[in-house]
Amino acid sequence: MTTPTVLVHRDADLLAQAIAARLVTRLVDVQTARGSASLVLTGGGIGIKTLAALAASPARDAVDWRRLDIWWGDERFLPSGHPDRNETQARQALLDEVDLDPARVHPMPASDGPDGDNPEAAADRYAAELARAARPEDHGPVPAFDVLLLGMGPDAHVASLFPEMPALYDTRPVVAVRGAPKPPPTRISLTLPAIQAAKEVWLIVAGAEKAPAVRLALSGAGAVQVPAAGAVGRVRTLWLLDRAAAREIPSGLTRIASP
Ligand SMILES: O=C1O[C@H](COP(=O)(O)O)[C@@H](O)[C@H](O)[C@H]1O
Repeated sequence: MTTPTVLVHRDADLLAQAIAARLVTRLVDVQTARGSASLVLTGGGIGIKTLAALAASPARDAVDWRRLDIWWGDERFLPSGHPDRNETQARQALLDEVDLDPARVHPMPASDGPDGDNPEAAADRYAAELARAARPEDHGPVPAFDVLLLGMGPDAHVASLFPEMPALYDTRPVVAVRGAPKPPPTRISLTLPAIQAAKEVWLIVAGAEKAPAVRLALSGAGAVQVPAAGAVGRVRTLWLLDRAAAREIPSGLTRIASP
């Protein structure tokens, strides 16, 4: 388990730009060292804002997009192209703008996909895709993702892991979630063990309504009550916050990156 590092930027716009810059640097470093890199995307407000900031950044061309594997941490189980799908939003914000290798883009299945309206089968299908991509050195059923991005809801949910729900006890890498408190009710999500396989987990959070959940997650709460508390990377766990989201955490824990 890695100890989280907390960095605070002035507001959501600056936060998104700072995360985009950090992503460029990290992905270029990994590609230089190893040839290719992997990135797990999140949905949600700051997640999509970050992708838009990356699309608008002149530095984005430093990344070799064709040597990047793109995965998702969760998906709203809706038909392909639905505007509420995290995939649709990510494509509009960034993915349609850069020269990706389509074989390296791994969206979670849609409700009109090969398994039809069966989220359990769709989750199993995604788990199988992850297992095929895992290398022996990953020591598990999912790749050791280089960077895994996670937004967080005001209830401290990450991906589609909502407090007290059965998915939090599941040891499979991918699960179907039914009855989510945030619409749509049916979703697919990586579980905590899959998230914890990532080398770096970056929690990206903006907005005052999330401040209490940020405080709880950084105060030793349990992952069943506060799922974000269980989101830790193997090598690094970064909390990247705007000032509003950071306002309830003890000052000794944070570093002010942009005052
Ligand atoms: O529904 C979801 O919500 C969370 C958080 O979203 P936000 O808009 O409150 O930032 C997001 O991380 C997740 O991917 C998404 O499916």
